[in-house]
Amino acid sequence: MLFHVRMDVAIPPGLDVTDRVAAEKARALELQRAGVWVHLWRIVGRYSNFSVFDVATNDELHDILSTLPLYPFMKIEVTPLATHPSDLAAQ
Ligand SMILES: O=C(O)CC1=CCC(=O)O1
Repeated sequence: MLFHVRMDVAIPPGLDVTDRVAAEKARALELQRAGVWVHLWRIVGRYSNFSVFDVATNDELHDILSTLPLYPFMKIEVTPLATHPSDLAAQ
């Protein structure tokens, strides 16, 4: 199941999150290498990203997102994706 996910990060001013950001990157790379986090794009001009996740269940996605190191500082919006009948790949 594919999910479009928008993550907006807001770090409280003055908080040192250097280690957390490094841990977030390590986890993101791990999930990308596992084929779970299939797209990761920066939203221009924002501390935000658009991502696509490929997971088996809603619960799996929730577990992944809620254990990200930056999760306490994120606003997350999830959109489930379905196949579009005019998608070339679906012909
Ligand atoms: O910078 C972000 O958008 C938050 C984030 C997700 C994966 C990562 O390495 O940083």
